[in-house]
Amino acid sequence: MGVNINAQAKADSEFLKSLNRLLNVICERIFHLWLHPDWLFKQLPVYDEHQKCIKVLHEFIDQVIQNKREEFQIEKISKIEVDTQYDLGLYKRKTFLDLLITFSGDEKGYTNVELREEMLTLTVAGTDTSAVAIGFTLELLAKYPKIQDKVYQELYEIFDGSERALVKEDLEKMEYLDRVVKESLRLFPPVPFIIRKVLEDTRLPSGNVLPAGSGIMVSIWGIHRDPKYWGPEAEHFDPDRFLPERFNLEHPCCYMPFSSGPRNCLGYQYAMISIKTSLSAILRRYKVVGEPEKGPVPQIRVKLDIMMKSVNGCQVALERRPTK
Ligand code: HEM
Repeated sequence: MGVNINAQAKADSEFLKSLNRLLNVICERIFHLWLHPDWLFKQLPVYDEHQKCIKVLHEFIDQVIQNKREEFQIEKISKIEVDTQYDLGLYKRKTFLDLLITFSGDEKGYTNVELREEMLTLTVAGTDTSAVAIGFTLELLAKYPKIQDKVYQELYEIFDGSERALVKEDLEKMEYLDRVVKESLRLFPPVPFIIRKVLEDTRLPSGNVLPAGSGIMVSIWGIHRDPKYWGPEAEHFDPDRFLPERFNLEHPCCYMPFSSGPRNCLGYQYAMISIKTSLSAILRRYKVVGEPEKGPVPQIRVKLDIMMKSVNGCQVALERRPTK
């Protein structure tokens, strides 16, 4: 949105606290059936908290949208149309909110409520997910130093041990890091389940019928660790299972950290780029240190908070590596 809430340094930001608490409440509601009916949920004290958090989020985003609309108005008055339409340099500096307003047709486009919904979806879908994936990957690399060495070797060759900035061509060369990230997303998918509504009666291979209108939960975690699809070593951390010659899925949905089908993750390519960019920035400069794992099955305790997170918060130590 183009607003800095300084979340790293200011963990007590009202927006951040409300967002986190709201996600907690939603997660509790998903897993406690008695909290599902609105009439019952609304009788409970947690409902007031839920509404308060929503109010904080809505007011914050509404204010940002309002400011942006005013900014646009001022810009319009001070600029002739041809400038804003064809100045490609300007587009590059635009935020996602700017683009949503402009490309949806400005005042005739998305309403403020529609813009708010888009911004909230993106905030929830696009921030913690990638951070959680980076955290799990670092924790895994601390547990498996030999795998980390191979990642470091690859990065060393790409950057020739220098401090030069990353360019997009470097990302394509990070083939081993790519496999490490994919394997990390398999064993520790930040979004461990998705929820769908059954549109028509559906008979499962077991013979059971899912009646139309019912809600179902698809466990990405469960599919990713099922020996039926991944073999007896399904729980092993083995990035090379993603080597083209070894990767042969029985069904495309056996691997779906970003979901699958028409409502899959909108940001999955961006997520892979940002995860690899962040990891390479850390791993080419620092050795990630932790307690090495005794066996091939990583023991990381997880908790569910809409997203799946590491109970210990992915705590690792960093040791500076020498650079040229
Ligand atoms: C490792 C990082 C990420 C993972 C594991 C992930 C995973 C997912 C999954 C599983 C869904 C489907 C949810 C469902 O069907 O209920 C989803 C949806 C979505 N994701 Fe991601 N995501 C990641 C990063 C991102 C990023 C960086 C963005 C934005 C830049 C993003 C934007 C979205 C959006 C907008 C949707 C909703 C799509 C729709 O409903 O049509 N995601 N994501």
